[in-house]
Amino acid sequence: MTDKDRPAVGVETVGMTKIFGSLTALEDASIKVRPGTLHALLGENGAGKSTLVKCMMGFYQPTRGKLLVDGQEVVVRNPRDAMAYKLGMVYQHFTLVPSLTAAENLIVSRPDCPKVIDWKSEIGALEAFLDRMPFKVPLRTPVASLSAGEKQKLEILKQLYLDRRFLILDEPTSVLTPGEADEMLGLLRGMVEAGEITILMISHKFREVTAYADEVTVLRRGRQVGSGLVKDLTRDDMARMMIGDTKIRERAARTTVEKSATVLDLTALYASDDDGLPAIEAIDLKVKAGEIVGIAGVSGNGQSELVEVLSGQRDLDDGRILIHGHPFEPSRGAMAKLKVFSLQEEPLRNSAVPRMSVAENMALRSFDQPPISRSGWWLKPGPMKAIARELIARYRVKTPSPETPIENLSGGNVQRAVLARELSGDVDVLIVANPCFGLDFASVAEIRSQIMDQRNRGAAVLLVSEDLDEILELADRVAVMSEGRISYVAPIGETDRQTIGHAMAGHH
Ligand SMILES: Nc1ncnc2c1ncn2[C@@H]1O[C@H](COP(=O)(O)OP(=O)(O)OP(=O)(O)O)[C@@H](O)[C@H]1O
Repeated sequence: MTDKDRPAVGVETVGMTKIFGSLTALEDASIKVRPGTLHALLGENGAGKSTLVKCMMGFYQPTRGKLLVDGQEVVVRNPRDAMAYKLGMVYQHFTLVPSLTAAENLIVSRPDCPKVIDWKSEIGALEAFLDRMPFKVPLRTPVASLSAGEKQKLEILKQLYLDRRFLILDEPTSVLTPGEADEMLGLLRGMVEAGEITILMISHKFREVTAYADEVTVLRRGRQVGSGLVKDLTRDDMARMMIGDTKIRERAARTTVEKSATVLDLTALYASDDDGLPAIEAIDLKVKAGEIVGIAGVSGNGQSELVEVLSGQRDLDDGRILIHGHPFEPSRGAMAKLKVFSLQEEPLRNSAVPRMSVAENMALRSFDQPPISRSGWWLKPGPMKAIARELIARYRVKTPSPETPIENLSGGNVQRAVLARELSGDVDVLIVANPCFGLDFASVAEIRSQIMDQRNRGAAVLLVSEDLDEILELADRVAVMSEGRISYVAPIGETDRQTIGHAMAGHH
């Protein structure tokens, strides 16, 4: 095969710069992603990774700089232009239509999709296409019934079906189990080596970068601080490039908490999902003061519904929640009174008001209390901003100012801003779901330490996490959820990864 037969596309930026108002999100980035390579893009939260790839894809117009595709300078005004150059992007969130089957999703995604579809010939062509692909997904199943891993594969297949030959993957393994992640990256690596595609992968996982990427570019505060062959760099080299001289917080040690009382007591909880089907059934669980109970499980086994019930965002069909022995009906007032704090997944959607400022979002729990409230709902901007400034500094939230709309922050910084709000109070009960999703390694260390600090101070913590390592690091006890029920509970010292994995797969 000559290079001409290899359809992988190469992309280069020269002096790419993007300025938002007073903030330079990306400054003079010149990166070269050679055709037929897997290139990793590393950087702390807010370093400018999304800004760079959005400039490549035509979502943003760069303030300065050039884009070259296969060595030719091009102007990409919008994502449609990017597609014409065979550039495609797979996002962290799914973009598929849940009620359509995988086949229907693929066919309707085609820009030349006819108004009247000849399904028979289309499906035939699709099957022929899938035969050439390394991964398979069931074609006739509605996307809503596919697992997270299958959906992720389908997102990538969609790009390949649309003949994109330069794929940008934004943290492609964040919803996958370690086994699925290795399988997917291995298969993609095979296509890269065959010269069929080029991949630019945003990742926070050094292990994946070292195992699968050829080259790496590191951004810090909008600047390109290093590039090179992965084989010439150690993890420490990459970590140092990412964070410069920032100190990483030491892992918080678990202190022994004196024999303590039950704080959160759940008895026979039942709740339904959005379609009225049973989502959680007969959940019994107690969490003591100074204890972290980790809820492990494959996503979609009732964990999010449980968190919603405990945060007052989903009705309980039956059961009883007690806090310090008192019945608890989650509402704003009851949560404030009993010092219950919660952090849900996708904080921009579930725990923040996107168009409101960072300061207003940080005040959301306390806007009706002094010193922020004067009388009634009238907010005092002075104290609100002062509190926000303090939290921004303490939690290292990267934002141009407290007045910036929170939706303009990078994903990891939204997460930090909401965590700052929820962790800064006097906490008795803390309910957190996947708190480190999408965070860079320094922030992961920071957030985990803060959760451990709350436990050491005597909070009862319910930690829902799809990351088993997180549970093994933080939890005192683990409970596995499978099909809406708690199928297994054990003190962390009396169990292991395999046993928990077995229970997650429903074998208990
Ligand atoms: N539309 C926008 N308006 C104003 N500022 C923005 C906008 N988009 C991004 N920024 C700012 O640009 C900087 C870089 O953000 P970017 O999203 O590129 O970071 P990132 O490296 O992708 O981070 P993460 O790992 O958290 O996703 C951040 O300070 C962010 O607040």
